[in-house]
Amino acid sequence: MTILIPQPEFGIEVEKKEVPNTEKELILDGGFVVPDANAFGHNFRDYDAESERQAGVETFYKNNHINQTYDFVKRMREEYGKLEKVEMSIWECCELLNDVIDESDPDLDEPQIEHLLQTAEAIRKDYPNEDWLHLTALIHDLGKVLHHPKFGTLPQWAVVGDTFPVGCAFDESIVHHKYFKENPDYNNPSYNTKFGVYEEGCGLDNVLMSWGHDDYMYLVAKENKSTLPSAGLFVIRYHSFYALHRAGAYKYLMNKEDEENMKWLRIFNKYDLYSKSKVRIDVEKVKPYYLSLIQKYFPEKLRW
Ligand SMILES: O[C@H]1[C@H](O)[C@@H](O)[C@H](O)[C@@H](O)[C@H]1O
Ligand SMILES: [Fe+2]
Ligand SMILES: [Fe+2]
Repeated sequence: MTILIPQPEFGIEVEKKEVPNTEKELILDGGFVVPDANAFGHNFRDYDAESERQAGVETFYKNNHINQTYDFVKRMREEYGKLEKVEMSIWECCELLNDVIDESDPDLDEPQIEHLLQTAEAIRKDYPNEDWLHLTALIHDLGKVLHHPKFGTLPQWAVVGDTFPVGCAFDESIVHHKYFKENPDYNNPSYNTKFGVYEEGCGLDNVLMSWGHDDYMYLVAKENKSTLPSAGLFVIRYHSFYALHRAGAYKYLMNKEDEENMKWLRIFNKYDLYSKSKVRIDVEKVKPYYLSLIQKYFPEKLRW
């Protein structure tokens, strides 16, 4: 059963619009008003703006781009795909994330649980009937637990930040692209052409993405038999793939199903990015609602 509770106000202005129905819900603007600056007074995702976070974020991407190779990703997927590190519920994982601050993010320096709830609550206001999307928002970044000591404290460059395909050329639109020059795959002729090891239209499911919280959380959800719809799993898996959903790079790797799912990813992404703020959510107030969704789409305990 889904429990409905009133939503607290939390600072995001919402114009009064009709509840989206099946046709209208794919309209990108569900009523959410995009703020014109982030919490530090800069544009969102401005990786060059002089800010207290700039240098740290750039160092992060340097490490990320040098180390994310095809072989590295394969090894990590195999190792972490076994899901034998921890057993816990979705909510327990949300709480673990309280300790994690994301070094790759120029727009946020709050604990992750704030970001999860800010995203989910913002999307719930505009898409009240898509409960699967509320839950998708709540869990989309849970894979960041890979950075927690319980998971061996994987370095941030192997956990957070934008993702991109490995096994083919790194697109210029990827943030701080210049650091790929030091990645061994950059000069490997098997991996540095437009298609690399892939074929046109092969579908993203057949593409190896740089290793991090997205693909990991997708594996956790899938292997634990979540009943989230395929669009929800897609959003989780590719939400950091900005080169694709922002810049339109790598489109030629997509198939029909990917294109369908992309519509939801574009909607989701706006809330993921622009709900980041200093306004806190009252966790205890919204917890019963999210617990009821977790119960609907996930088993009690999951293997991680
Ligand atoms: O810095 C952020 C952060 O790590 C997010 O979780 C990720 O989804 C974004 O792609 C990235 O830019
Ligand atoms: Fe993320
Ligand atoms: Fe996020």
